[in-house]
Order: sequence, then C-alpha cells, then structure tokens
Amino acid sequence: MAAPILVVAAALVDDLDRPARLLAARRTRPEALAGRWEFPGGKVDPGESPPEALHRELREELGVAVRLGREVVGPDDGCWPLTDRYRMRLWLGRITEGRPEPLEDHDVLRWLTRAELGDVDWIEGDLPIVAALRGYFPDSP
Ligand SMILES: Nc1nc2c([nH]c(=O)n2[C@H]2C[C@H](O)[C@@H](COP(=O)(O)OP(=O)(O)OP(=O)(O)O)O2)c(=O)[nH]1
Repeated sequence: MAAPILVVAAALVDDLDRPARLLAARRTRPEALAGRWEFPGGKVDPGESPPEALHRELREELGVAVRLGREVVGPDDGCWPLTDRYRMRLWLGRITEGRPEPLEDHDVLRWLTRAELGDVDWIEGDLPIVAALRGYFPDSP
C-alpha cells in the first residue's frame, strides 16, 4: 500500500496558553465531506516543510497569518490517522493578522467553546483529536 499522504492542520484558538475558543470550519467539497466540520489546513506540497504548508493553507483558506504553538501530538508517530490514505499533524495556532473568512473549501466558520465542541458534525477522523483538545481548555468540566 502507498505511504499515507501527510495533511497538516491548525487548532486555531483565541489564546495559546489558556484557550477559551477553537475555530472549526465547515467543508464544501468533496461531496462526501461537504457539510462536515474540520480543522483548517491541507496537504503538504513537495518541497514544503509541514509548518510552511500550514501557513500557506491558512493564508489561502482563511486569509490569516498565525503564530503556531505546540503540536498536538497524535498516536501514530506523532500523526493522527484519518483514513487509509491520509494522516495528519496538527498544531495549536493563534491568529496574528487578519479576520478569518471562509475564502475557499469552507462555507461557515465557528468559534466553539469547550462546551460547544460536540455541537458540530466533525469529520470522523477528527473526533479523537477533538477529544484530546478538550484537555487543553482550562477550568472546565
Ligand atoms: N484539512 C483537513 N483535512 C482533513 C481533516 N480531517 C480529515 O479527515 N481531512 C481529510 C480531508 C481530505 O481528504 C484530506 C485533506 O485534504 P484537503 O482537501 O484539506 O487538502 P488540500 O486543501 O491540499 O486539497 P486539494 O487542494 O488537494 O484539493 O484530509 C481536517 O481536520 N482538516
């Protein structure tokens, strides 16, 4: 089987140390994923480092510049398995320039509190990541 393709994404939060809100984005394509929610990001292009790819994707998709924080390390060599084809690395991030807009690939963005994390229909593979991120929100049940 071919090696899985690396996707990079950001858990954009309002505060890297004490997050109260996380940005979720609703996909418009492909049809199988349209309407499902995800972390903004995308595939790493040849010659790009994962953080370079992530900065590019966030600029293209949301029109923002970000400061990346710590990596949310997954169970599979640091990656989060998504499907047979894709695995993902994910970093916390805080917007430093711009106001996020659904410029491409998404039609709605939502800032979710910890209590609201389960209110959107996340892509299946993202559910373990969402569960892990709950632990990053301080002082909440
Ligand atoms: N960006 C992102 N992709 C995810 C997440 N969860 C998940 O299963 N995926 C899947 C959906 C896609 O099949 C794949 C990433 O592809 P993508 O469509 O975001 O990548 P891209 O922007 O480079 O796409 P393209 O230009 O090549 O069409 O990973 C997630 O949280 N964020």
